[in-house]
Amino acid sequence: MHASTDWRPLAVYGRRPRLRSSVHLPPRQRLVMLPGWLCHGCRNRARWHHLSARVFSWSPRQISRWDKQESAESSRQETPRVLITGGLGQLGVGLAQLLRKQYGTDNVILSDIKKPPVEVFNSGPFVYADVLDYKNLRELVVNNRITWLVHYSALLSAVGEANVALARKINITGLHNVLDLALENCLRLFVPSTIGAFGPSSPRDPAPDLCVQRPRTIYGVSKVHSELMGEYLHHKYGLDFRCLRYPGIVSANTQPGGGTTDYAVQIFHDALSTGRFESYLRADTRLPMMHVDDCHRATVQFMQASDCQLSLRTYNIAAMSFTPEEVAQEIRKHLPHLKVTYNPDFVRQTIGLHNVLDLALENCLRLFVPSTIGAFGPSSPRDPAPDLCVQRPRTIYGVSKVHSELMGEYLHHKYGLDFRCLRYPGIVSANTQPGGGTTDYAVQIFHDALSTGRFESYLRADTRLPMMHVDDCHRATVQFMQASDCQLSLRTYNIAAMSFTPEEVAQEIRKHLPHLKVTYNPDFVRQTIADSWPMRFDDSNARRDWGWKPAYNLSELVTDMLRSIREQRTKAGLPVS
Ligand SMILES: NC(=O)C1=CN([C@@H]2O[C@H](COP(=O)(O)OP(=O)(O)OC[C@H]3O[C@@H](n4cnc5c(N)ncnc54)[C@H](O)[C@@H]3O)[C@@H](O)[C@H]2O)C=CC1
Ligand SMILES: CC(=O)[C@H](N)C(=O)O
Repeated sequence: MHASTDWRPLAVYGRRPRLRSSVHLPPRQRLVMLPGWLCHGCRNRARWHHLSARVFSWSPRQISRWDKQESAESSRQETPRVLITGGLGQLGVGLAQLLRKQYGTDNVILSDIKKPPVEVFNSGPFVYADVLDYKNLRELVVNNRITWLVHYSALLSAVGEANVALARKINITGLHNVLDLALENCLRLFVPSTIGAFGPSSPRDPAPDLCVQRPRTIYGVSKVHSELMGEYLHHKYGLDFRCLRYPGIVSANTQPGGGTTDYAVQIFHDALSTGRFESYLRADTRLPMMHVDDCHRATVQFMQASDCQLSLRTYNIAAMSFTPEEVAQEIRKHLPHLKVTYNPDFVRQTIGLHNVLDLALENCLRLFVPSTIGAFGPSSPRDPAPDLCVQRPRTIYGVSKVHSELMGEYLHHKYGLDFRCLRYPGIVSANTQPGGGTTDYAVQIFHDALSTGRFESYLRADTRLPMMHVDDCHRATVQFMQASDCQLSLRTYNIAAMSFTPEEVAQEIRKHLPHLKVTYNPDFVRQTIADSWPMRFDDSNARRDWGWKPAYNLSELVTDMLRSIREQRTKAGLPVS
């Protein structure tokens, strides 16, 4: 983790935690905390944005947020008012305790859809809140003047695999609700992510903050979506989104909620009750783990950090990594008679491993979903962008396309869905008008060159982007759909043909129309998007696997575009420059 919040785990595998309870932070951390909450200077950029009431539904009710009055008011407010969703699971109650010790019992509200145990009910405010009920959530936030939202509700990995439809609802629809709420009400929003947000193509030892993330569980797919949506809304609207990727959490006081790492809690209970434990993971399955106190401490410390301390919005946090056999050995130092047997459960054992490739493919619908160069972002390699790399796009278009890729691949691996996806470059076509994208200039320039002889580019002269003739795009799609399953080593491929800048395409057009005049008047939004996209695609996998090869290069594309548009104009009786 390259966190600048100075995170250090206290509980280390094989050693006793130095602090049993992490409630009392060292003085230096307490000092960091207060300015963190007060530091609104870093959020100034957000004042420029006008946010809709329901961002994802684009409600017509436009409200201006992050205005001066709101900012000034929140900066006077020293004590956060916290709402925790899904608070009755393994983690919520302990986090509430820690926050209540720091900010006062009444300032931390636990919520869930379950009935709270009596001791939880008596220990501080508890309310019913279903994250699928947006109106009720909004009422809670407004009526209680909430300023921090900790979004814990989720179906965990093993339970999610057993009920994919419900996991999609709770983990994705529920997330969209809290994102909307956080935007509307200028909340600091914490959404935990997980080691489950990585997949078999991610580096495993260690997994860095930024890398390929193609998880193979609905839980992981929904968590990558949370990371990307939160980061997107942070960059676009200044949402104060914070996310930590938790390892498996080990706690004595609360039961885990159906995850893959739950064995690391159960083993202690079984060791002390029966002296026997049957592990559903293999003896050598090494996973990152953390003591629950460290998890709470990290969360609070991260929530208290000031904006300017954060170089990322999603951080890994780590403490230790162990296997079932290693933790059993450690327990045997105290309980020498512990007997452990191994009976790996296919679902839990395959999560994060390659074995799902062995699943039989069913012969259902062959589904094609195009993706785009927009599925990459500023942290992706740009020249060239490979098929598998970091993908943290800065547009909702890109975030939704990454989500399509991940959902399709997940359903392919889980149920054998014949999902196929190509990442198209900017498509250049003479016959149809583009629909409002960032690469549209590369079509418009031909129309303007032949009508007025002048073109004003909304991208800088040197903005290099991958592009393709529409015929190549159609041919690639058909060829890919016809490829047999055994030709495909991936389900999502880049396809490339050429890469050019506005100036280069203008030069090529001038070989036919020497008087073309091009001016450059970069549009901030589209230029920023283009600058975050790859300059070139690496499509070597598509070429190797199913024989992809483009027919058009830049000079052939220009010749064909000018010929087609000239013909169209002549047919329509329009002048040709
Ligand atoms: N416990 C762990 O090892 C790890 C947990 N996390 C994340 O931390 C968060 C909290 O984890 P846990 O407490 O372990 O989860 P848990 O599964 O124990 O608790 C989740 C809670 O969400 C509630 N819930 C379910 N549907 C709901 C709905 N429609 N509305 C409101 N609440 C609903 C459940 O009643 C449950 O109390 C989750 O987002 C999880 O993904 C991440 C990594 C590790
Ligand atoms: C690591 C997690 O996110 C959770 N404990 C699970 O195993 O699903």
